[in-house]
Parts: sequence; C-alpha cells; structure tokens
Amino acid sequence: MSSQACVVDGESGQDSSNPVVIHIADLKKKYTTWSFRGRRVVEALRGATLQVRAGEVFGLLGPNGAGKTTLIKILLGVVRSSSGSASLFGSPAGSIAARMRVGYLPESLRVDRHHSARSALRYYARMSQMSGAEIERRSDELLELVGLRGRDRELVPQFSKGMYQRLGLAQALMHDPDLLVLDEPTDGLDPVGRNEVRKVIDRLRESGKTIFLNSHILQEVEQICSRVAIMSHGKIRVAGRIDELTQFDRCEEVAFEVVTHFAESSEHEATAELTQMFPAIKLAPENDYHRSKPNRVSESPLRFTLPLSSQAEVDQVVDRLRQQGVSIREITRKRESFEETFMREVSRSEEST
Ligand SMILES: Nc1ncnc2c1ncn2[C@@H]1O[C@H](COP(=O)(O)OP(=O)(O)OP(=O)(O)O)[C@@H](O)[C@H]1O
Repeated sequence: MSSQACVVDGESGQDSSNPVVIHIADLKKKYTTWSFRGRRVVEALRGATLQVRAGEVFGLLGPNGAGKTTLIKILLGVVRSSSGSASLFGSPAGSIAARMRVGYLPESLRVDRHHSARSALRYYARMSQMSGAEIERRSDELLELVGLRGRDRELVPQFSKGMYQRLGLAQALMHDPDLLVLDEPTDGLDPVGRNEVRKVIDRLRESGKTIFLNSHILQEVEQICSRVAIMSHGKIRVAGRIDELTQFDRCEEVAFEVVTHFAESSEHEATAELTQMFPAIKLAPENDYHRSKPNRVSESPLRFTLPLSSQAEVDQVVDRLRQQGVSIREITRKRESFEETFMREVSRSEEST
C-alpha cells in the first residue's frame, strides 16, 4: 500500500462521527509583488485540500515557505484566497460567524509591558464586548487553566517565555471559542516551558476544543497531535494519524531472526541456502561471510531482512522457512520514524514540482 493512497484526501484517520470544523478544498493563493525587476507572482497555495473534525488536535507541518501561514491567514480571514473554498463550522472563513468561534495565538504575541496577566486579559476581553463581571469570571477560569492564577498581578516583563505563551493561550480562549489556531505554540521555549504548554493543550483537548496548530518541531507534533498534515509547495501532501503515515502496514523491510537446521551446515552454507531461497535477502553484517568470518555454531541465530510489501508476502516467507525446518525466533517490521516520513514526503514533492 502506498502512503499516497491512504492519505492525500486529508480525511484519513478521522472519526467521521464528529462534525467537520475546518473544510478546505482546492485552496489557491497567489501573491503578486512588484519590484524594480517588475511583477512577480508567488503561488503560495496550489490547491490545498484538508478536513479537520471536532475534538482533533491537528498539526500542520511543512518546510519554510510551504504555505502554512498563508493557509492559517485565510482561515482567520486575514488574507483572501485566489480560488477554492475554506470554511469553519460550515461558514465561510473570515465571516463573522466563523470568526466568533475561533481563538488565535500568533507566533509572536506582543503584550504591552505595563500589563499583568490579569490586566492583559481584561484588555483583550473588552474587544469582544464582554461585561465586566463576565470578564473577571472568565479571567479566573483561564488563569487557573493555564497555571497563572497565583501570578496574575505580576507584570509581563517578569514572565518566562513559557508563562508568556500560556498567557497567550488564555487570551485566545477568552471568548470561549470552539476552535483554537496556534502558530508555533512551543517555538523558542525550553523543555519546561514546552511541557507546560503541552499540558494546557491536553486540558483543552479533554474539554472538547478543536486545536489546529502549525509547528516546525516534529517531535512536539508527534507528542501532541491526534492527526497531522505535511504541506509542501502549497499543497497538502499527506494527512492522517502518525501511525498511518509512518506506514506500519507497508512492511517495507521485515527483519527475521532464525535458527537453521540445514544438515551439518556451516554458517556459510546456511546463509547460501537462505540467499538461494530469497535472492533479495540482506544478511546482518555478522552473518554475511563476504564481510565477516563465519562463526557458526549450529544453534546460533542468523539475522537478515527482506523487502516485503504486504502481510501475504510475510506469510509466504514464513511458510517457506518452516517448510525447510527453519525455526523463526523473531520477526520485526521496520517502521519509518516520523522524521523519515516527513523528509520523504518533502523530497517527493520537490521532485514533482
Ligand atoms: N504577503 C506576501 N507577499 C508575497 N509573497 C508572500 C507573502 N506571504 C507569503 N509569501 C510567499 O508565499 C510562500 C508561502 O509563504 P508562507 O509564509 O505561507 O509559508 P510558511 O510555510 O508559513 O513558511 P514559514 O514556515 O517560513 O513561515 C513563500 O514563498 C512566501 O515567500
């Protein structure tokens, strides 16, 4: 099974019983810039398609210039698309109905130096026309949620980056949005700060919010997100759960550890026999007599890998080994790391553009 087959529509791995929150179809955006060299058109989005459902923590990943920020700006109604469609909760992205249900944490939130956490929240809340009593009640709730309750009167210049980011999360949540869009929420934080932000995101997920985040940090996304999309050159290349993307069932390489009982065979003979059975075999260096001296003791295991593309092929190999009286000690499917998946998809998209 190819990774493309399971994931390019951006709907794989979803719980389809949950309502669609973000719907993006064939979204395109061209920027036109002018310089002394004349007019230049940049295709930031070239037909991005994606769907995110309620309750997901969705991670958008991609190299610099992939189009992630443009996509987020279109979702927030800050930038207009050139063609295609983008909607939130069924309303066009940028409409008042859509905006009221979204909270946004920008990559570099700026809070004036004279603010404390509490006064900053009051300031942001006034923009959403909440009453004074409502603002105080909501501030208490959110300061508790983000772990700033006891430090709400300190001025923000005394805040660590992690505290600052948690204050940013609180301001994004002030009007109790159903969807939170977070731009690089843990960028520049130390491990403690990251962990604190991650905990808040976990609490938000548990409370049923949908979270859409954009990040460069693969490890972070792996830990936080229920689904991810890899974007490159203005398109969503793959989307799905990480275990789908890392091709668990594709079994590209399967490692075997076996003990052969070929009559009185030396290691040399045993490996020659296996090589004859499976010409594509890759012997472990310690068993490869071209590379190392044979050290066979009849019961010592031999290790090798085979390129196999389905469970049926694995089964066939097992059957053939068993027919030859080979005892199978261990079979391990090689699973791609998420980083390898990311690099593969990005380089594949580079080849095709
Ligand atoms: N306002 C703009 N005018 C012209 N070109 C733009 C504008 N904004 C973005 N671009 C170009 O569009 C492409 C996509 O940019 P975008 O910022 O959306 O990517 P990104 O994935 O967010 O990148 P990064 O991770 O570096 O922030 C890039 O080639 C960028 O130079």
